[in-house]
Amino acid sequence: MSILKVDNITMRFGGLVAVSQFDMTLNEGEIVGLIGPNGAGKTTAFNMITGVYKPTEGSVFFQDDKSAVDITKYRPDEITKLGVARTFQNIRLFKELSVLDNVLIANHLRLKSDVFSAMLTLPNYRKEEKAMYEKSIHLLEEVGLQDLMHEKSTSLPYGKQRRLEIARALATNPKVLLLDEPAAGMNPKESLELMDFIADIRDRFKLTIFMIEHHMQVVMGICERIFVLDHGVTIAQGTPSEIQNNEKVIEAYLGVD
Ligand SMILES: Nc1ncnc2c1ncn2[C@@H]1O[C@H](COP(=O)(O)OP(=O)(O)OP(=O)(O)O)[C@@H](O)[C@H]1O
Repeated sequence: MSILKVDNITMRFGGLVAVSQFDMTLNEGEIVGLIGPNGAGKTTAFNMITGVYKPTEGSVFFQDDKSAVDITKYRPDEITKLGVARTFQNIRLFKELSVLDNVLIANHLRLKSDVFSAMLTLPNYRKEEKAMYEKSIHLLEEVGLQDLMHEKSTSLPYGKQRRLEIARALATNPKVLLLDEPAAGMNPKESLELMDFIADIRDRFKLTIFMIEHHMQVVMGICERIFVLDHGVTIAQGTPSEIQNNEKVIEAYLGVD
């Protein structure tokens, strides 16, 4: 069953067409990759799906439990609440906060109590806070960061900061997780560990994953389908082996280096 439908979205910045008629359906449980040279429009596509940019044309639909919801005009926080979470190309952690506090903050998005209950620390709020605290610790256990929960987030090695960023996205209970270059800046060993980690959380959290990645070993090793953008245009889509053997892709991307 499809969970996210991207219907011919286009993004223009003045005269520049950053993404042209990007069309894609994500099926539940898939890991799908988005690749392409620098400036191809990958992050812009993510930004349109997550509400950071409103597409100039086209629509995005999220399949809720009951029906397809048109999220094209939703705000980023509304889209996250519905079940689409993301990470960013440059790690965006709260640098001064501990590992645990970084996850706790993300959890707040899910709190049902309002600001007044929080200020007055009413029983319901306290109950939710406690549940949130326990859930955050559980999440850190799930991603193998429990021993580091009281460390400052930026004191973690790079690979673990990425993991924390993903844990933070998981705290919002997503159904779809968008990862923007999760292997960026990682050494080969960290990249391989990341691949196993992503496949593992997909299974354990029943996620559908859409990821931008330049690291070919990661993309080809983990994605079931891949889309290739070049100058905003989808020049290919298919399985990893189809993409690796596609002449347009080789010319536009894999051949360049
Ligand atoms: N807010 C903006 N205003 C104007 N132009 C933009 C804006 N955001 C992106 N662009 C342009 O749109 C094009 C696509 O950029 P985008 O960041 O989506 O590419 P990308 O494939 O993610 O690149 P990279 O791999 O380098 O991250 C680029 O030419 C970029 O300069």
